[in-house]
Amino acid sequence: MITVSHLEKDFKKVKKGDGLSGSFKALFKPEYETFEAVKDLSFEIPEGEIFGFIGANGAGKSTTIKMLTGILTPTSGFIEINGKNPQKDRQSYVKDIGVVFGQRTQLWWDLPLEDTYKVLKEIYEVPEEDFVKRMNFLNDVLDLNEFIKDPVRTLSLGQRMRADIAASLLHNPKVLFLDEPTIGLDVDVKDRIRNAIKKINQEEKTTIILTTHDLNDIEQLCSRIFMIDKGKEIFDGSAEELKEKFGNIHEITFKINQLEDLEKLRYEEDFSDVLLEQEDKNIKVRFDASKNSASEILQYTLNNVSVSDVSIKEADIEDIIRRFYRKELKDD
Ligand SMILES: Nc1ncnc2c1ncn2[C@@H]1O[C@H](COP(=O)(O)OP(=O)(O)OP(=O)(O)O)[C@@H](O)[C@H]1O
Repeated sequence: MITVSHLEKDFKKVKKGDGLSGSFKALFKPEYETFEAVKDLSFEIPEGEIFGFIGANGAGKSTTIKMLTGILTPTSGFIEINGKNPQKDRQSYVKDIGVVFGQRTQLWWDLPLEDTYKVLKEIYEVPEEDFVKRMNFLNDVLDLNEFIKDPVRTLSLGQRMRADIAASLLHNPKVLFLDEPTIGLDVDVKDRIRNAIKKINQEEKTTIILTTHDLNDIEQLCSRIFMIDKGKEIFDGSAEELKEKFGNIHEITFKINQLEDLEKLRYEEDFSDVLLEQEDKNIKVRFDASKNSASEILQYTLNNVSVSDVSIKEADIEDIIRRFYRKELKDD
């Protein structure tokens, strides 16, 4: 069980002055201001949950994760993970958690992968018998045998991610922090990693805190989504609830015959909350179906322009978050 209560992190930042003289002043006689990166975050994560921790760039995700993993000390607030405090109980706490940062590796570049695991076994003091059992399980879930004898530097990005996840789980931690586990991978490889994450969560009841910008990760993996913006909670619930709260976004794509017709489409005059995107002759119309009727939008478009093709799609979380990231939705 993870309990976070009124967590805050302030950073001191150098105040930037205007123009060149301001920059010089900031360089030689800096004045500081306080920047609140994380503001009053509270949540509880029960054992075995896959907790999707999401937000736009700069929202405060990494800062929060760094506090939860014990790397950063909070300015104020309370964190308890399985009865331990990440900062005060640091030495014993690291044995309870596994951490994977998608962009960095904890593996030794020049060593064959299996040697890295042997080194980690010693670091985490995993008994031989447990190590053998664990490697069998991880091999099974992540198919490590394909490349376990190869030096890490020769692994593909997807293989390296599987290898990194295995490394973080070698000591059988109760909690796994996964930061962008599918970033930069092909669709097939992403699916493979997602299936492995699901299996680890189901078979071992490992609690997983997942940060991702990948909306398929969110939809396929997370039983709960916690979304922050500017350091503050803006949503806590399921993917379905997120859709409910932030609108039922639909999308209709029209292929128009003549580009000049575009100016005849003035959705804002008859409808509310309609967004138009144009790429050549393809016009994408996104709207909140709770405020507008799809058939009326369709009718309006067909009445005004000549169309050669139409496709209708119910929007997914991607559209919702995209809208949110563009600040088109307001927190209520
Ligand atoms: N050491 C630091 N000193 C000053 N400001 C910082 C520091 N670390 C982070 N920040 C600021 O705190 C805010 C939150 O940053 P953070 O890295 O937590 O965001 P994030 O949600 O993880 O973003 P991303 O998705 O881009 O990784 C940003 O405005 C960042 O500039």
